[in-house]
Amino acid sequence: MCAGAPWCAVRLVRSRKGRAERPPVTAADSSGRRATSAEVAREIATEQAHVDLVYAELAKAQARAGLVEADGLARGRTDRTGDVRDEELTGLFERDALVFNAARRRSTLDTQYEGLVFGRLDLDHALGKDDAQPDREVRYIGRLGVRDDDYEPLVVDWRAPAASAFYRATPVEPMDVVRRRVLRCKGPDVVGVEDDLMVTDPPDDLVVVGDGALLAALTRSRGAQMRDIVATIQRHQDEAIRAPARGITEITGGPGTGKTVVALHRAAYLLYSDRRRFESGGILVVGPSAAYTAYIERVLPSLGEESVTLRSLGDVVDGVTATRLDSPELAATKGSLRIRRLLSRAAGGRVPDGPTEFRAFVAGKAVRVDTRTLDRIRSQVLRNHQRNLARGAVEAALGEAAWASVREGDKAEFMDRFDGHLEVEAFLDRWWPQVDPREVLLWLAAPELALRHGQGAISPEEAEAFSASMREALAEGTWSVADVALIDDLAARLGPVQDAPAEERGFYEIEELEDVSQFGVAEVGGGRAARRAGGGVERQSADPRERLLQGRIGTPGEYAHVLVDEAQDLSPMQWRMLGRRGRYSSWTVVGDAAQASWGDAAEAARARDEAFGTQPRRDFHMDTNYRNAREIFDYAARVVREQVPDADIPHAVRETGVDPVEVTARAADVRTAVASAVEGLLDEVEGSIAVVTPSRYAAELAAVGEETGRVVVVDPMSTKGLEYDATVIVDPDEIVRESPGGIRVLYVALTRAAHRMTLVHLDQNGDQAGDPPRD
Ligand SMILES: Nc1ncnc2c1ncn2[C@@H]1O[C@H](COP(=O)(O)OP(=O)(O)OP(=O)(O)O)[C@@H](O)[C@H]1O
Repeated sequence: MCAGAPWCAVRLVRSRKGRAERPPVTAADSSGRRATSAEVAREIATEQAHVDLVYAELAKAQARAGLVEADGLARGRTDRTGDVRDEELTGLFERDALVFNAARRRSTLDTQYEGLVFGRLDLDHALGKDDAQPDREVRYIGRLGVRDDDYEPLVVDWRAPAASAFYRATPVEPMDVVRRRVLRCKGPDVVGVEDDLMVTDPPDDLVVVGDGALLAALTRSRGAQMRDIVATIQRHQDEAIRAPARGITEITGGPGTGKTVVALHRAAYLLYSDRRRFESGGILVVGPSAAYTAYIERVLPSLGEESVTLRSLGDVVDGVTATRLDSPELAATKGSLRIRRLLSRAAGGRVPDGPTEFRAFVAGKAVRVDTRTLDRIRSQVLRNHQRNLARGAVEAALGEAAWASVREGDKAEFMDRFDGHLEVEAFLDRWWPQVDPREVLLWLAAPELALRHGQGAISPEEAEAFSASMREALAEGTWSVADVALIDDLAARLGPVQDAPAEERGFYEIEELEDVSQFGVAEVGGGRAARRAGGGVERQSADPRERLLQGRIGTPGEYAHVLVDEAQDLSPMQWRMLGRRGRYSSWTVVGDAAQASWGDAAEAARARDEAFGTQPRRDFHMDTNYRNAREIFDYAARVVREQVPDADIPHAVRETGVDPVEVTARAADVRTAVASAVEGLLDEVEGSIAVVTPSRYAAELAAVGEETGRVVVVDPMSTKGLEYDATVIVDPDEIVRESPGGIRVLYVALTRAAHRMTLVHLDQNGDQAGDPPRD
């Protein structure tokens, strides 16, 4: 528990620059007494009456909304950050009434989130003005704006300028706020209120209740999914959320400082502030893993926003989904810019098993174009064209070479016959087929090809590992996450696969096309098969190769805003992949260098800078850890500081009085030791528990706690961005040893628990199970 509410408030209210600010005054320290239970009940009843009114209005708004839904979402645009004009409010409210339809669909979420109306401001516009009469106003804040029949606001959207005082007011700068109140609701029912005072001498009629909403939110148990923080956004977080859309907004800070959740609220804010631009242009949110996207996927819907595209790094390219991870060494090879040379050579190389010379009879003359000439044509054409778009250029160049091999009779007549000649077309289909980028990667399953194309770019050992990984893909029918950026790079080199125009195909051509898979163009057939199958939904093939090539690689969509979380882990190739989607975007980029698992930070930084271009940048630094109990975070900070002295260490605000527990066991007894740690934690916390284990124990521990439905067994890298009520960290030394990220990866694992952490050290040689706790 926080060691005393007033103390807690002092530490929680910090300015962005860490300047001490006078904290809000809570019930206990304003009047020296807590509100009586009768007073609390009265306050709750007052708020309930208002919330009832809002829900009644919403029922009416919904009925109206159905009539004008089609054009409503386009309304409600405002870029302004000052006071909002009435007509702007009207636009916003109309939009909100429509959007409430979506909110209704999510009514089941109400039990998990603070309700629709979550805040109230008691303002006095005469505050600080000498001798002025009080000029009081009550303003309610909610997830959506709602007004009554007289166009009077019943609730202001949390993103509207009129709501900003809810997040920004402090006792030093009260912004006319006397009392800020957070309403705790379950669905439409108000179940509690928590107040902060911005003045030391509030009016007598103002009751002050509770110990502060933030602390209550932080102490709650963690579920399987992230919650929004709309009721308790702190001032320094609000500044990052409402920062202008333009340019690059970087949000940095140590573990648990709210970077992710702030970035997601920023996405919702951007949609609100310029809906036309961001809804039509699109916002892309990219996170490290599928587990991460599943963890955060409800935050934006709970804020009333459904239109954001959420992707994990293995899912950025349309047509490919990857969750498999390569070994860290192989991922490093695939992620480095060095790999581009290999890709470039493969994309520009011969089609394996394609013809190596051209022979035909054209206009009664024997034509022969040899291998060297064909190679020269290929490289010349590829200097100016993408391969899949170069069929015309290559046909013209081949015609010239064919004429050069003949030089007899009339050139114009020869060229005329050459153009569209069946033998020429048949040759081109095999020598210059449409090439799917995935097919090019699979060519590299041949070790000699990977070695040849990789020469001077990667080492022979790297080339062999690369080639082996393609054979693994072919055996399993799955891509790795690192492969996705390579597919995207190849797609940019090759250009989109072109469909042969159906009406021009004759009998022979159809035969040729049925057979093209052997020439590396399975995508053409696959794409068609997929469309025939009914548009969009793919049947999973039993054949691994077909699974790898299923679907169609789309041209990268361009977004108006790209939001990247855990940015410190992106490889240079992944930055390039995102750069293709954000050429004209503004960006929000979230990261913490001390949690990086990517080795070459300088190379990644260069690729990132290239993706951003020359846009202006602004930086927001978060320095308060809201996730970990102080005891847990102190342990983690001690560990990381030993090897990363300049790690960005935030300040944890919540105490539990319970230190992390350390036990040592024989490696042979790992299962018993971990099961016993889990059993203890199941009693201590209400929510989720993660067993974080290095890969060597993963199989043995896989089923620990399975029957409870509250325990997950995960590898350290997969915990990125996630959090649990409690964690069991298995063999921390091995976690450091097995990952090139070393101590930084252990630091990630050590900062996932909100309330409890147990470390199970393993002794490979010892014969004593259950040694006494260390320390
Ligand atoms: N103002 C706030 N009110 C309530 N909870 C908050 C607030 N800010 C952050 N939190 C909570 O703190 C926890 C950590 O937040 P988040 O995951 O966004 O941090 P992070 O900086 O991205 O962490 P990491 O880098 O370790 O992944 C979450 O449970 C989040 O809801």
